[in-house]
Amino acid sequence: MTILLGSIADDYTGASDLANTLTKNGLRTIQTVGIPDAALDLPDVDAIVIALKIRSVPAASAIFLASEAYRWLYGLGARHVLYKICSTFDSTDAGNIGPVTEALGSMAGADTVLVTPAFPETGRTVYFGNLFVNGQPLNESPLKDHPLNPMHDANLVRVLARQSRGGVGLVELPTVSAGTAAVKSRLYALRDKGFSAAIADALVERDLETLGAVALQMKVSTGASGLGLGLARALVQSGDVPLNPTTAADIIRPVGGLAAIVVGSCSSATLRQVEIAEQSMPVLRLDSERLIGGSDEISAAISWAGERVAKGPVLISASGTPEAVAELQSRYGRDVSGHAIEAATSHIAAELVTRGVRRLVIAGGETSGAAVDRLGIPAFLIGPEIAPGVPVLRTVGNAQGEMLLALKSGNFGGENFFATAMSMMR
Ligand SMILES: Nc1ncnc2c1ncn2[C@@H]1O[C@H](COP(=O)(O)OP(=O)(O)OP(=O)(O)O)[C@@H](O)[C@H]1O
Ligand SMILES: O=C(O)[C@@H](O)C(=O)CO
Repeated sequence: MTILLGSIADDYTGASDLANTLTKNGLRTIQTVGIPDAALDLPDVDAIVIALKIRSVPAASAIFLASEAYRWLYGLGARHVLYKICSTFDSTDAGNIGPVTEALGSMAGADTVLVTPAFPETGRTVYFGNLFVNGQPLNESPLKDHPLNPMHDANLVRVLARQSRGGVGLVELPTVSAGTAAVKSRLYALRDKGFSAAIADALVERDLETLGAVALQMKVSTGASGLGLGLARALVQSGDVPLNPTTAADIIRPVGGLAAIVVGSCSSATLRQVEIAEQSMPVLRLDSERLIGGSDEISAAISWAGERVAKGPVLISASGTPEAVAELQSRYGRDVSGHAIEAATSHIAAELVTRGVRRLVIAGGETSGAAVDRLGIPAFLIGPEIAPGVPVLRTVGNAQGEMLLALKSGNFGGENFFATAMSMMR
């Protein structure tokens, strides 16, 4: 198999977000969980998005796993590799966006790597290097309270510089608006100064088309789905992409079975979606302290679901308000509480599947990564979009037989997301 575009996504919801954007923009795309086993039968595709769980791991592990994925994609002939990061630049001063970008840049022999998390469709814009989330500066948005990567600085040139060895430059909006030649000469000027990366501004899709066209002439780039859109459109424009015969309807053929939703995201969007779901389905709010304390809360959740799930979808949520999360973390530490809750939610998801759930929505990137790993799903085909950035996924090659999943990024989806998802997954 030869592919046109490869991507390494730093979490699983982000991978399905990007795979959705590439599919919508004309590329036949598959999402794999890690580098797939040679025995896995993959369909012919234009793009492969490798989902990794490297957003919140030590930088050295992130570099190692991303480098392996890069080599594999390069071996398949990928013309370009996009390192997919979060549109809200989720990371800490220890990484991992800077270290992985620099590692991939040097493996590819790239000059200055173009970096932009802009994704206007979901309200993420970058102006003079500052990231706005639905019009609010990043550090004033709900991301300031993220349980794992609280974001306290909207200036991405500064944020990325704190994570990088080389200098970080800026390709500001007037240069992007001036077109591809202007962006290229700015990048060459930054390269001559020895900068390893440059944050690029983008407010609208036209800006991302310009950035995508420039990125495609280079070996690697770093960005969110917006840059994916630009790369996909540039590839389609190049005339090298064959027509896509698969329809979204093929991918959401009903699978039957029972349906459930497991929530570990604590974002303000998800908290509201859980509240609204209470009007249309049974909702269980887990006690996070008891989840960390032992397995009783898990067993209780499984029997609660067992009594209800035959009648319709059920929702089980671990998430808490920013105050409750801060309180729990002050007692157990950020990583210990996060990992213990991910282990619990993935255990619950796996038990539900053992009991016949075949349609599963998971909310939260780390939460999704833990659950998909536990279920042993090797790959996904990409179906229609439930909300911007969240497609219906059909599993490929998993032991439980075909399932439909949706992996919802914490901040994505409207208030009615969970009921809408269930209505599309039959
Ligand atoms: N009540 C809680 N208290 C503390 N931590 C929690 C609680 N509930 C969930 N968590 C943890 O918060 C983290 C949420 O991260 P996750 O990536 O799943 O969601 P998200 O960041 O909103 O989603 P995304 O990465 O897709 O934007 C997980 O580690 C989860 O285990
Ligand atoms: O880019 C985004 O915001 C999402 O795809 C994501 O990565 C959330 O985890």
